[in-house]
Parts: sequence; structure tokens; C-alpha cells
Amino acid sequence: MARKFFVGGNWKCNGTTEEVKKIVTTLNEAEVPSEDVVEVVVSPPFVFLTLVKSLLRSDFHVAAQNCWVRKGGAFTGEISAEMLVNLGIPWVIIGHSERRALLNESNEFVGDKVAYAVSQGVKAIACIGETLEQRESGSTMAVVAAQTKAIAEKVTNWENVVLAYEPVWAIGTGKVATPAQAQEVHCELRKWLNDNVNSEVAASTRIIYGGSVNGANCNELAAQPDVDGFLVGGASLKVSDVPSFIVPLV
Ligand SMILES: O=C[C@H](O)COP(=O)(O)O
Repeated sequence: MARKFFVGGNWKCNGTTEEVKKIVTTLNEAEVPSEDVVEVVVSPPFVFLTLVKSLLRSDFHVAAQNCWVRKGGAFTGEISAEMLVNLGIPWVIIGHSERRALLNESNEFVGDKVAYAVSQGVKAIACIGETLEQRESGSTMAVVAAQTKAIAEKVTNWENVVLAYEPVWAIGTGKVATPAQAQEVHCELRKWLNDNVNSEVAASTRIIYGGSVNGANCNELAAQPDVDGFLVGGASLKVSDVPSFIVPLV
């Protein structure tokens, strides 16, 4: 089954109303391949979700940057998957390395969150990736396999999961993984899915790359057979760079 290229813009904890409107205007005017060829999703902070959804062209979609691990309730400061459904937000990013590192989100917690979001009908961009220390000690595959295993143990339907490989050392550093480094891990992850979930999930699950992607380096990365798209941070906020990493491809 052909995997549709997927490009996500993760705006993280950035933006004012005016800045957000400017980026949306740029996205709305961008000439990009049709929705049949590339799926484009932008992820503003929670407070701008509704605004962005109301202004954004209809062929692009919106993602939240997190949601609670179970049904909502007495969890101050959290937002639930049910709320995302209520607002018509189809996607959520889960397990970003910033949350894993700064908010101590464990592999198991991330796996539970992905499974709960998907069970409620919210599609998940599930993030995994190794630190520089882990890469240098040769444990990259063990780390990403353990992170993926924790997701696979909880998720029964992979149709609505995109796996985002984001090496921590490449995030916000300008040190993008080489196309060969990205391809190597993506290919191993697909093998892991084949061996531990099933061949259909391995063939159909989109594995996207994140970490210092921009208009200048995206083409080479996109040309790798197991790189099915990007999760872009910094460059997704730069009005001049926004359309460039959506266009490369296919
Ligand atoms: O979610 C996006 C990643 O953290 C990548 O961020 P970056 O493109 O600024 O390196």
C-alpha cells in the first residue's frame, strides 16, 4: 500500500495571535501538491487551535500538541482527547522528546496516551528518538525499539498512527540527521513493526523524520525510501520557509 507523504508543522510554545494569522495566511497561499499526494497538518498551541482551524484552508488539518492519557476530569491544566473530538481537531502529537525530557513522560505513559487518543478517534503523531549520548553509545535502535514497543503494546489499530522519528540531538540544533542516518533508523523501525506487529502495519505506517528539517535539506531526506514525511519545528514558524518543505516530494 502506498504511503501518503505527511508533513507536520509543530509550532511548540510559540506565537501571538498576529503571528499565527500570518503563518496561516502563508500556508493558505502556498502552492503545494494536492491532498491526495501530501497530507499537511499544523500544530499550534492549544489556545490557537480553534482560531487556526477556522482560518486554515480545508485541505490542511490541525493537530494538538498533547492530550491527557485518559478521559478528562479533575486534571488541572490538561485537555482531553474528547475535547479535541468536540472541537473537530483530528490529530494530536504525543510523546514529543521535549515532554519526555522536561515533563518525565515515560515510554509507558506515551503508549497509553497514544492508545487512548486513537481509541477516541483522534489520530496520533507518536514521537520517538534517541539522545546524542544514546547514539554515541550505540543504543539508538534499542532506545527507539523500546519506545515503539511501549506504543505497540497498547495500540491495536495502527491506521491512525504516524510514527515520528526525531533524534533529540537534531531537534532545534541545526544538526539534521544525514539522509543515510534517517533512512537507517526508519528502515530498522519498519523491520521492527514487521517482526513485532505485522507486515501490513509495517508496510502502511508512515514513519516521518523530525529534527532541523528545512527547505534546504528536505529534498534529500524525502528521497529516502522509508522517510514518509517530516515533523518540522523551527522552520514551520518561518513564514519564508513554510511552503518549501511541503513541496519537495514525490
Ligand atoms: O517536532 C518537531 C521537532 O522537535 C523538530 O524541531 P526543529 O525542526 O526545530 O528541529
